[in-house]
Amino acid sequence: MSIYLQEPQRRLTDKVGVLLMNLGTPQSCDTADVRAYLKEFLSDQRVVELPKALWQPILRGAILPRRPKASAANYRKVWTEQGSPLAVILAAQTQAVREYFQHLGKEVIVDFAMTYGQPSIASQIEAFKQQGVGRLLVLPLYPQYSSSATAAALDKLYADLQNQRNTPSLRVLSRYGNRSGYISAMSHHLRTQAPNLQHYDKIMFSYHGIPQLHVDAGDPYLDECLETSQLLAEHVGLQADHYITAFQSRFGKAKWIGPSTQDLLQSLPQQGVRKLAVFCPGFSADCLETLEEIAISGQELFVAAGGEQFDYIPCLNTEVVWTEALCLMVAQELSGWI
Ligand SMILES: C=CC1=C(C)c2cc3[nH]c(cc4nc(cc5[nH]c(cc1n2)c(C)c5CCC(=O)O)C(CCC(=O)O)=C4C)c(C)c3C=C
Ligand SMILES: [Fe+2]
Ligand SMILES: [Fe+2]
Repeated sequence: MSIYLQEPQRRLTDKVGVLLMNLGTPQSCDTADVRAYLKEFLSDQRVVELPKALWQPILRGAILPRRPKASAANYRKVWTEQGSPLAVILAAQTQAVREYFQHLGKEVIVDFAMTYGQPSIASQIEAFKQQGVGRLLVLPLYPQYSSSATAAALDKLYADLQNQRNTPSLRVLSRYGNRSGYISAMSHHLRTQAPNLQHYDKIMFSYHGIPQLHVDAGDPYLDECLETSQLLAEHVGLQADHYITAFQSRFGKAKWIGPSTQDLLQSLPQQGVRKLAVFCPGFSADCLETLEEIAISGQELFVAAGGEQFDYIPCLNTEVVWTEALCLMVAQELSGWI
């Protein structure tokens, strides 16, 4: 019997694999599937940093009986015929990178995985190994590094490899929020989506929030978000008082980093901000958090508070400026391998 996973004897070659990753999403917008997803996601100590003995009774007793129903109703508002936006967009981004290497005539195997749910990292690593991939580049598609999203994805990867006897060479890109290709792609996208940014009273850059405790314990996420905002603002010619960085999706009772997107959407109209554009530079793909929380509920909050014009600018998704920048970034990370 082996301590490590039993596997056939396989030769891993110089063949290169690229694994794009994102958070994961429910299998369907039925409450039971949303519950299974939330249970896996919220049980990860990278996400909720509490001792299991303290957190599991709260999760099982207070959160899982109620939140899945409400979340499922929100998912239904954004679900597409092909499935959850996050999964559909990640699959399309993967296809764009695949085609780029095909056109270059390079043999690079490109696929995607989710930290939570399907397709799992473990199943994709196994698929790469079956094809003889001995050199693997992994990119969690979070522009800014955080323990709760980036390290959570990498934990899953490392845990899977720790279980194996025959492991590929590994490269990881753990952040790209200040790379010029990413900033230029966003800037081009903003100019196309909102040609006259000066028309708005403010431009809001809204990022997913995290607990303040994470930052106090050394998480670089907040700084990296502020840097992305500053670089993007400079690139599109926004003055410091014309844009605002905010943090959304607050969860639970602990203090989260701010200012809070939801609070601002309710207070800005009273401060004379009637025309607002919102963009989310921390999300590589539109998902529940952008399509429902910002574009639908966020707009409702802003208008109810007296706002007149609310323009949600979609994420980069499969915009050619972004997929090209992504391909170049991947190619750069594969330097010496291809
Ligand atoms: C419990 C605390 C949470 C932390 C910390 C957190 C960090 C974090 N999340 C993302 C990206 C995404 N989160 C998404 C959904 C989502 N996030 C939380 C909670 C925390 N996230 C919950 C409970 C949910 C589920 C939806 C809900 O019930 O409200 C998503 C969207 C998934 C989808 O299916 O569309 C993304 C993407 C980052 C980048 C991050 C840390 C920086
Ligand atoms: Fe989240
Ligand atoms: Fe949310």
